Amino acid sequence: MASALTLRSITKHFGPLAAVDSFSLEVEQGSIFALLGPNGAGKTTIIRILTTLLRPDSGTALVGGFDVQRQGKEVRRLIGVVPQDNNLDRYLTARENLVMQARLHGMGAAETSRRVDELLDLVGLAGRRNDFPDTFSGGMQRRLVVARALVHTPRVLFLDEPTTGLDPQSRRAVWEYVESLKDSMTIFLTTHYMDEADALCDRIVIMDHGKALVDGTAAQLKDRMAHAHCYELQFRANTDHYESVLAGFPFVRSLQRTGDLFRLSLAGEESLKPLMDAIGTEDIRKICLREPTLEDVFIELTGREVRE
Ligand SMILES: Nc1ncnc2c1ncn2[C@@H]1O[C@H](COP(=O)(O)OP(=O)(O)OP(=O)(O)O)[C@@H](O)[C@H]1O
Repeated sequence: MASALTLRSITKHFGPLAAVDSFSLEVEQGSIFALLGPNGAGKTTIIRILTTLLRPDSGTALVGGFDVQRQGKEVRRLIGVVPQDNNLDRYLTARENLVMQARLHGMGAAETSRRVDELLDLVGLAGRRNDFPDTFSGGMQRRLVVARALVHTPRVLFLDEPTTGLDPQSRRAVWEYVESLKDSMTIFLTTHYMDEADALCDRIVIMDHGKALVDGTAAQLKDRMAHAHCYELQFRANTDHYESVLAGFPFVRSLQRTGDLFRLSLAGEESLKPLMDAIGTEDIRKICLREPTLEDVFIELTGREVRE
């Protein structure tokens, strides 16, 4: 299948820092692709290069076959961008925000009117069309930004952390909407939510320090961890004490704590006995094996939690 996006050996420095370091990628048309990585990995820099906001130092980037450096105008016609921040015009109503975007893309009055009303309906904001964005919840503002990115019917949609800061219900609404777009366009997203990438994406690349570390479907990435020994562990008491004990073991490869529940992976099966010997059984409420998650893959590869 044809590529919607191509990056060939893209490098971008900020001073001595290589934010993107000889990065190559092909994204197929009509797929949902996720770029994951810890803070500062280089994800936004790649989006800014692909959306013609930033010139790379070297390498080639193509969108729909057009070169982002030499054919910026053609590229901008093909893309819709949902940036990290809700950069809506607060002095324009919801509808006017979309109409403004249509004008910028040179759409005629009749087409604009039809498309804008259709989109407001689709993102569930038709009833609020004449209200100002400042009166909207975070989720509603986000949906309006997504609608604005779609006004000119782009072929590639860039979503930079589309659901950060949203409550679970609004996140679901954005997911459903993104999924419904899948057949008509290519979607390129960055996210800090592993469940989001797992649920939505056909393909995932995890990057750090400007380089790709791994590339595949969610299932393929999780298969990499098939050898890993992942456990859930919960204590009845002294949880803080056990956290420092667990963190001190060289064979505990990753450790995450949510409330009083720990998720950890061990270097091997043989590590379980010394672990149990050291922590005893007195305070243990539960210990069980669990399936590896994308989060485990992420921590294994980057050595870091998704948000630090
Ligand atoms: N305009 C800039 N000037 C200097 N350094 C920059 C600039 N933009 C990005 N950087 C640096 O480049 C690196 C990559 O930044 P980038 O924003 O691409 O990371 P990211 O993966 O999108 O992170 P996050 O998840 O926090 O958004 C970081 O170290 C960042 O501080």
